[in-house]
Amino acid sequence: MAKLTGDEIATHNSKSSCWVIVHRKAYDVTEFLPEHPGGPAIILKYAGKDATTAFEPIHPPDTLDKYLPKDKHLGDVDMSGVEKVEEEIDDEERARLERVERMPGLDECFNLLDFESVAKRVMKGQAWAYYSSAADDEITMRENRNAFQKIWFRPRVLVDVGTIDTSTTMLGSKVSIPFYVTATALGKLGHPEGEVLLTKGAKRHNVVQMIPTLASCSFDEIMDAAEGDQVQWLQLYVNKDREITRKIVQHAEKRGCKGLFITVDAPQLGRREKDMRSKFSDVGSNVQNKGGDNVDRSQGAARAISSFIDPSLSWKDIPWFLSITKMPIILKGVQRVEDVLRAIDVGVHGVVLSNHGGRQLDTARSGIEVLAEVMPVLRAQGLDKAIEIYIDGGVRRATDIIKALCLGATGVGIGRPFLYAMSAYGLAGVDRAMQLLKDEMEMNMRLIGAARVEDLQPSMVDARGLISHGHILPVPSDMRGFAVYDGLAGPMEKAP
Ligand SMILES: Cc1cc2c(cc1C)[n+](S(=O)(=O)[O-])c1c(=O)[nH]c(=O)nc-1n2C[C@H](O)[C@H](O)[C@H](O)COP(=O)(O)O
Repeated sequence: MAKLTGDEIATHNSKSSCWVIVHRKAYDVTEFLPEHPGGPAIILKYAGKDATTAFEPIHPPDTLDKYLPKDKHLGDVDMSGVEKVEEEIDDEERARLERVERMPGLDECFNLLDFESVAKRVMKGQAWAYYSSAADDEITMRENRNAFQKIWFRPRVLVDVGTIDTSTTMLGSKVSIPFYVTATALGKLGHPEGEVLLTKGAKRHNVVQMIPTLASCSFDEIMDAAEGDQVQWLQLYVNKDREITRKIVQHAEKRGCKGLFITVDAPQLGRREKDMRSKFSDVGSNVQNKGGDNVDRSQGAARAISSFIDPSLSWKDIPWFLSITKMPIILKGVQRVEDVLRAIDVGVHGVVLSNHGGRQLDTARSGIEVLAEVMPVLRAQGLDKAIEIYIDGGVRRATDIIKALCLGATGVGIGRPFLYAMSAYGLAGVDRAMQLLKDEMEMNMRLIGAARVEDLQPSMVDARGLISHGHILPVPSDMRGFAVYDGLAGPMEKAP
């Protein structure tokens, strides 16, 4: 079959007939326009042209194979006469690299928060907004950090800590340190290579990577980037179409995933206003305009790209999941002891005590606080070894990891810091971030008087502050509420 020419494709450049090129093949997306989660305008911007560089940061490569009917796949394109639109995205990437040049060198980063500070200055606005944002007034995101500072150590002395072993076992896999890279969506927003950089960093440090459903890279790309017996888990948003979910789960098991983490705290994605604001000011994305299509855009793009998630998911579905896979099943986003007990009853293998990094229900409690509630109840019922308990949210120091393990967690998930390290310095950033945590872990275990992970005990921490200090919060200075309630305030100037 003769290849299509650029001139032929260029004539299909409107709502009534819209062809685009992706990876040197042409596609008729005319009928798909009103269904596109990001709105029709972003596609129409590339109607009749090569959309590859705009397509790649947001979509796994197999998206068109999965979601566009085969008769809309028009075949190969002779790229010689095709209009190039690459510069625009490249300009953005070039601008990011120029900003990185002006930042301190990687060896100036001494802790995970340093990466956040650099990332904020180098990432494009839409990426920073998506990664850094949390729900509503972002109180829970701040509490995730504050909570660790309410827990104090009770170190042991005169313990032989000549050799420190930070290794442990998670879901039957031996890992070098009790943290994993948790699932965070849209990795290519921060760095053009996306989640495969996290895969490579995790390999270097024998750390587990949890692969997100909403990754920019395809699932197979991320699995292919793993080496040897590298351990990866799958994070799952359950689709309203259970057949799609079954295929995803069984494919992941066949590819060698060692755990299925079902996200249970996001029947709908939260309202992240920084993301909403930046996402919709973006040139060409008309998601806020009422362009006659049918996807709910009033709550921002994060929610729009996740319209497939099934809000009716409930405890009665768990037996089905246990029947379709042999992978250990963990519920990610559990937030009270009653649900941990129920998880044990239904036969899952673990829970992640998590509030989704504060991105879901604002003023939900931190994972570490819920852990302090859960473990004494499980111990009292002889259930503290019945399942594996993880936490995530606000982990930025090895002392946070140690506090969680002292209270009874098997391990912790870390999200934003590795996104920021990747977005600022690529694979080298991820590598350094993990090494810094490992160094901190070794030192702090030595100082608390624990040579191995199993030596970490509840008696080594005083967690009463989690209860006695409650949720008193320093009111953040950037809270817009100040001006709104102050009758004397002048008209609200436009947000910067
Ligand atoms: C920062 C971030 C977190 C996301 C995340 C995307 C970003 C940018 N996304 S989201 O778009 O839908 O919200 C996911 C996701 O795909 N699936 C999920 O289970 N958790 C998601 N999470 C939550 C994540 O797995 C951890 O619970 C959270 O990041 C832990 O908090 P820290 O970032 O403070 O470590």
